[in-house]
Parts: sequence; C-alpha cells; structure tokens
Amino acid sequence: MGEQQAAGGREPGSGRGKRRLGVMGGTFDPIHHGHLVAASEVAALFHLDEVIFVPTGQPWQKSQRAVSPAEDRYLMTVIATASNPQFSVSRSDIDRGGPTYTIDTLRDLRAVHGDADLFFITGADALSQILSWRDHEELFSLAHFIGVTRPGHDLTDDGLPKGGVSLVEVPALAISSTDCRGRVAKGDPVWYLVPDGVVRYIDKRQLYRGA
Ligand SMILES: Nc1ncnc2c1ncn2[C@@H]1O[C@H](COP(=O)(O)OP(=O)(O)OP(=O)(O)O)[C@@H](O)[C@H]1O
Ligand SMILES: O=C(O)c1ccc[n+]([C@@H]2O[C@H](COP(=O)([O-])O)[C@@H](O)[C@H]2O)c1
Repeated sequence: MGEQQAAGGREPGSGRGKRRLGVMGGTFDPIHHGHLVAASEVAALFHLDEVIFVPTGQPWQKSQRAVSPAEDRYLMTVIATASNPQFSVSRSDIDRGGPTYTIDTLRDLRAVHGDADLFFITGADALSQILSWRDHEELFSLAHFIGVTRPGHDLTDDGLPKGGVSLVEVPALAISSTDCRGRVAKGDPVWYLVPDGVVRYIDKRQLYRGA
C-alpha cells in the first residue's frame, strides 16, 4: 500500500498552509465500503483536511441503466459518512441539474472554497476514461487527480498530463455498486459490503428489488 507517485516528487500543495480538500465524486448507487476505504486512505496519505463526497446528479456515462433517485443516493451517502468528522457531502451536482460533468463540480467547489487545494479522488476504471470527460484539458488546472487501485482494473496514468495525477494503492476491496444492487435483487445480504445504516435504508426504501 502507499503512494506510487506524487507530482514533482512531493505532495502537491503541501507546506503552503492552504486547506486541502479531497473530492470524491460518484454515483453512489449505493455507496459501499470500497468508496469509504479509498477516501480514508487518500485522506491520510495526502494529509487532507476534509473529503467532500459529491453524488452525481445525472451520470451521463451511465445512461444505459436506470439510476436510483438522486435524493436516495444523497441520503445513503450522508448516512455512510456521518460518523467521520473528516467526511462531508455536497449537493452541488444534484442541485445543478442536467448531466453531471466534473468540470462543473470543480468550478462550483472552487467558488465556495476559495483558494483551497482540490484533490479529485477517482478509481482506476474512471481514471482510464478521463480523456473522454468534458473539458478534460481544463480539469487538471482545477484539481490534482488521485487514481486509486480497484480490483480488476489496471492503475495507469498513460496519456495523462505529467504532474496532474498521482497513483495510489489502497486496500483492495472487490466491491462494486453493481454487485450490491444485484445481491439485493436476488435477496442476498449486503451486510458489511455497505455500512449498516445503508443496509437499513435500502430495505426501508425497497431499493434495487427489481434490479
Ligand atoms: N472497490 C473500489 N475500490 C476503489 N475505488 C472504487 C471502488 N468502487 C468504486 N470506486 C471508485 O469510486 C468512484 C465512484 O464509483 P461509483 O459510484 O461509480 O461506484 P461503482 O461501484 O463503480 O458503481 P457501479 O458498479 O454502479 O458502476 C469511481 O471513481 C470508482 O472507480
Ligand atoms: O466530467 C465528465 O464528463 C465525467 C464523465 C464520467 C464520470 N465523471 C465523474 O466521475 C465520477 C465517477 O463517476 P461514476 O459514473 O463512475 O460514478 C463522478 O464524479 C462523475 O461525475 C465525470
């Protein structure tokens, strides 16, 4: 485990006294322990003051399937992060409306958080697609990107701007939201794959029964 590479041989933004904010964007349908471990590990390695989880409004690259209502995904994210004082949740992508683009997420956060250093945390699968994201050339001027290992996906920064991305190995948890939804649909347990409160919320709202 540990950081494989940090831009310029040191952690970006360190020693400048600015707030260091992690941004963990995701559809979180549902949020699971893979997301939480990734955020926690990056927060420790990069000395982040806070990690802001940002549930997507409309994830345009997931349009081939029905995504659960944004309010359910938002509330599950709040429940999952509530016990960690370093974690918070933003409604920015949900309240903006329309398809969610990370360029807008980062612009909104920059407007609210002034001159803080932003660190966008993303999994190996998402990192490999980043050149297909809207305005990807500008993304790297707004935040430093941290790609984390994810079982089944190679972690590589091939083709990405030098200095714009750090690669980090986190404890591997072979959990995906797709798998969690499939398990609920089959009546299999999701205890310990997602936080206890999220298990209860899924049950209360009868989510994923027909997934
Ligand atoms: N087990 C995991 N380990 C590390 N990173 C993960 C893991 N699961 C998801 N991520 C990362 O978290 C971010 C948000 O993920 P997302 O909400 O799409 O979850 P997901 O499990 O990939 O969902 P789905 O299975 O529905 O595609 C992405 O950058 C993704 O790569
Ligand atoms: O900006 C884009 O064009 C873009 C395209 C695909 C995904 N993203 C972001 O990547 C993060 C993970 O997305 P997802 O769909 O894997 O949950 C989330 O914050 C998305 O908004 C962003």
